[in-house]
Amino acid sequence: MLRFRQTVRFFSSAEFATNLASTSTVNKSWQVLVVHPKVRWGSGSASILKNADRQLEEAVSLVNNLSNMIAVDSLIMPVDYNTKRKSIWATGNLEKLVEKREEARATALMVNVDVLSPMQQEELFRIFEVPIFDRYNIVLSIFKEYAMTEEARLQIALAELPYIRSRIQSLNSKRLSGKSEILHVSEQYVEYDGDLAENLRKKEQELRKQLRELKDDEHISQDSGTATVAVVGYTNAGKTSLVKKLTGAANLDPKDRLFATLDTTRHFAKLPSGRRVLFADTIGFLSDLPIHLISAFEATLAHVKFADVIIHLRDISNPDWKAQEEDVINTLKSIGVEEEIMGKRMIMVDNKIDKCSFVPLPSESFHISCKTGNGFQELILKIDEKVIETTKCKRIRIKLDVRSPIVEWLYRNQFVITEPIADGNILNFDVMTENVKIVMRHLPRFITETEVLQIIGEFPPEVLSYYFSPADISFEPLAFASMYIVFSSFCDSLFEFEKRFEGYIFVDSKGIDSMCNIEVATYQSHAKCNRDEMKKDSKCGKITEESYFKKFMKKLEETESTPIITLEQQILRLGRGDDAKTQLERLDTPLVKFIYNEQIEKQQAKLYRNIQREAKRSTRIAMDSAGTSEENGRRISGAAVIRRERKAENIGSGRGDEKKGEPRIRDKEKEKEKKKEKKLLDPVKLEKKRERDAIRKQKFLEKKWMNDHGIKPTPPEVLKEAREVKKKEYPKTSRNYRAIRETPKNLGDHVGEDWIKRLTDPKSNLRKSSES
Ligand SMILES: Nc1nc2c(ncn2[C@@H]2O[C@H](COP(=O)(O)OP(=O)(O)OP(=O)(O)O)[C@@H](O)[C@H]2O)c(=O)[nH]1
Ligand SMILES: [Mg+2]
Repeated sequence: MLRFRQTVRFFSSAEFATNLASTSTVNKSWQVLVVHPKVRWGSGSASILKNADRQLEEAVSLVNNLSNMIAVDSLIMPVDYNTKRKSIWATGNLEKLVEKREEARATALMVNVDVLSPMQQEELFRIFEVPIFDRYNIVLSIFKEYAMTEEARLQIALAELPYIRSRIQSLNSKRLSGKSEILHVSEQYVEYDGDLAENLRKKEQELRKQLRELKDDEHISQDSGTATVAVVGYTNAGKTSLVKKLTGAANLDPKDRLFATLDTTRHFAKLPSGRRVLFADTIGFLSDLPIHLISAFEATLAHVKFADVIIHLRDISNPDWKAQEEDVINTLKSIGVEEEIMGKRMIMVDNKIDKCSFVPLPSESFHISCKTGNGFQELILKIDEKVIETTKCKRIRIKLDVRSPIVEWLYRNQFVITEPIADGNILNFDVMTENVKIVMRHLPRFITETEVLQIIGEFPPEVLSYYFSPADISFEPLAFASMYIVFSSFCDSLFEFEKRFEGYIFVDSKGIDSMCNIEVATYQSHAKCNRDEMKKDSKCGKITEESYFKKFMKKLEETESTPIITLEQQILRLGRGDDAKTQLERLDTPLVKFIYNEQIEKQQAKLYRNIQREAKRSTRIAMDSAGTSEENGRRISGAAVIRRERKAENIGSGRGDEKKGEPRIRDKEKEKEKKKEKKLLDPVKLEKKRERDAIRKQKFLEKKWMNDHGIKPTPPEVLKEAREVKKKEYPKTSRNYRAIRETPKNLGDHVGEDWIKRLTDPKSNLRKSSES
């Protein structure tokens, strides 16, 4: 015990650094001791469905998956309550583990927990003197080693970012600076000089953008009408084997390895109904992994989220299959697949029944073996049935004219399931389809829905819904209205409808005519709900319940005794040729005035809050900058520093320093601020400010108007010249200046009564200057 304690406590910093130099995880081979910390009791203990031996086995196969790692030994080491402790185990168990490591000559340790904290990594490194790995490190390394496509590589880079982000603080700490290998953070991030957090944010943005671009390309090549079936499950359950067996894809290569598939691949297959579907083979799930590691595979998992059918494959030969099922369901939930969707679209399939020593009980799930092919017939029929159920597709026979554009569309979207039988100019097709949306294009721009409906008359019974889209006039001269009609199938009435209105000339109320053409809509998806039943705006017709309105009504009732404007006054006003301002004023209703005043009050309160916040901030900054001072190793408070500075400047921080009658600088500042606040709160000043803004706006609009009408403003040179001429005519002598500015030719014309008032006012400047 004593020997061990010494090892732990006196591991010198020099030795520490030497060991670190050899911890680089890149291009090195490791002999790994795998330890599974089995939580014995408490809330952190493992699910009863999970067996510690098999969890250890899984960890060993994860390690052995990597080309530069080999598990030299493995053991289960119990721990109480949870694995959150700094050194995970207590001293006794740690001592046993150190001995085991030395015995096995292991050069690395893998602790079978989801992710170790930087503090745990540092502490365990100090104790074991070898690099410490967790599940996250191992799985990420597997991803990096086996990713084949660009998409997978981008997703892996994205998955790594949250891990680095959670270690920024530790990387910046003095204790760990230069020892980044302990944290398994690559050099490029450690050596980064600037703001690492900002850099990571930009990197994430960049990666997401690249992924989006890749996804867009993929969408272009995707067939819009094809149903997809995604195969999900725990890693190594046999997903790739199942897809290979169902589709016969030669390029799929099932391997007895965890995370053999990292890139989603999709493969076509024809179901017994004739419908062609895409089977997507996906990345496997694993227990005890940080969720960001899997959720970064967003693009891959999108195939699962939007699949029409999900096959959940379980390896029934694995004794832990129940726990694995739980992990898969939890992961699906965390990536956004709702329980309801799982209930409707999921088929449970148990694989590897050939390996089972027991006969699986009959249940809702399908029992298959990808090796022997057992149970495939039933499974295929079930998939077919489920696809038809979720996509609401039907097999129908339709007749089409050879020249109809729909023929090409049906082929392009792979709706045709049998070759057509020709009957003269008519082709008989068997198609798999759901509802068909057609569009009546090129309707005249001013035509209304009622007018179109009047012309069409009664819809055939196969029409499920319709939607009118009025013309967007901004597209002139190509502004056309259109009408979308959803038929339940490619029925005779659809073709009759097409025959009747293809080339029909519609005329709107303004006499504009346009020839309509009928097409199958490019996007076949349509609103599942009836537009009339759609949720109305909750605010509609509720003005009387609004608190604003109630407040206003109350105020209005209070002032009702004094009518705001009588009818006679109104008539009088109307008769008078008022100027624009008065006319505008007349537009004010009591409600408008009320709202206007409320707004002014709100603005003033906001301004007041801003000023207060600003004042507080500036004092805090001053205090902070002063607060860093130290004197003889003793910290001095910010306030103390300010007091001292004042004293030094002889401003007078204490009462004794103040000069009599002279206010302190702080008081002056306060007064200044108060004045500023008052100014901003003064409604008269606010009004003036608004006027100034209005004048500025007016000038701007005038300028814009001149620009729009091609009128050029007077060039600055001409203005300058005019100013020069004026200067010459009226040189700026004191006499002239006064004469121009203050002596009107006709007294009343220029300044009116004001002038007389100012002349007679004893305080007036004018009088003073004339006296002088
Ligand atoms: N005995 C037996 N082995 C099977 C069966 N299905 C698949 N396997 C084997 O199980 C191993 C894993 O198969 P994969 O199809 O690669 O499994 P996966 O789910 O795609 O695995 P990951 O892509 O790694 O998640 C392979 O060695 C297969 O040969 C089966 O029904 N019986
Ligand atoms: Mg696979």
